[in-house]
Amino acid sequence: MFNVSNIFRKLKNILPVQQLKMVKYLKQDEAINIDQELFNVYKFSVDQLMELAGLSCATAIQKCFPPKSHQRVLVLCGPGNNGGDGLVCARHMKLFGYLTEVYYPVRTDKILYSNLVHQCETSGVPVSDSLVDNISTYDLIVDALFGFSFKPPVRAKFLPVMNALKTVDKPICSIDVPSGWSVEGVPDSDGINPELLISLTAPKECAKSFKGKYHYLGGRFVPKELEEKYQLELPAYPGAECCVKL
Ligand SMILES: NC(=O)C1=CN([C@@H]2O[C@H](COP(=O)(O)OP(=O)(O)OC[C@H]3O[C@@H](n4cnc5c(N)ncnc54)[C@H](O)[C@@H]3O)[C@@H](O)[C@H]2O)[C@@H](O)CC1
Ligand SMILES: [K+]
Repeated sequence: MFNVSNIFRKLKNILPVQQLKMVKYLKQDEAINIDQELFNVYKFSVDQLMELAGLSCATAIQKCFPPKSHQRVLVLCGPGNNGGDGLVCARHMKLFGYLTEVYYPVRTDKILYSNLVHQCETSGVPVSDSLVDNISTYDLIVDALFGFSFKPPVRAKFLPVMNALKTVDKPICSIDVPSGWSVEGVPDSDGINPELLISLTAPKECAKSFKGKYHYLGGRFVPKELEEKYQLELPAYPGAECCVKL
């Protein structure tokens, strides 16, 4: 019987995997279910996955926008785990040599988050709940506002930063989902336009509309059994790399 997955599996045996980038794009509920399985079935902790996700984002950014002297980076962190990835990414970017600052306007009481903020601040990454400068004064913006749990429209609290993102003339690197885009479907015509998108675990459906220069996959923590259950068809990560260009 005609079955795309079977054909793909057979081709994988003939061609180098790098030539077959037919990765699956996830709907919102699939992304949420995979997330839950990683925690409940595979017993990963949020801290573990967030550290790997944030490191893979910092690594992809380093590949696309290598640090230059005095290069200022602003990491915009939202209220959920996408924002947590941003806090981790900011700390690794500082270690990679960027002058990194964090905007984190809505904080949670969870110890995981207060530790991530503490780690940033004690690593020389200032964390502020207000926008200290016009975001155009930074050289690079990392968008970690909303990920796969975002439900449009954007709430009032985040409208000023979203409007600033829409008009900024510096490159935007979006973590997992370009913030403000619906996770499934086509983005609004006035949505943000990141130059780099780092999809985590697997790209979400909205990534089909991504027109920026670089699309990377990060979050190299998916067990083979889980990959096969959801037919993710992930590309091979080269060697020990934590991200791969799509
Ligand atoms: N298994 C995975 O796939 C992993 C996912 N991680 C990250 O976790 C993210 C998902 O995290 P969460 O489920 O916490 O959700 P998000 O971080 O996507 O967003 C949820 C937060 O945004 C708020 N929010 C939702 N819609 C809003 C709107 N319209 N206006 C304003 N605020 C809104 C919610 O109240 C909630 O506080 C992923 O996108 C990814 O970045 C990683 O941390 C680790 C592993
Ligand atoms: K984002």
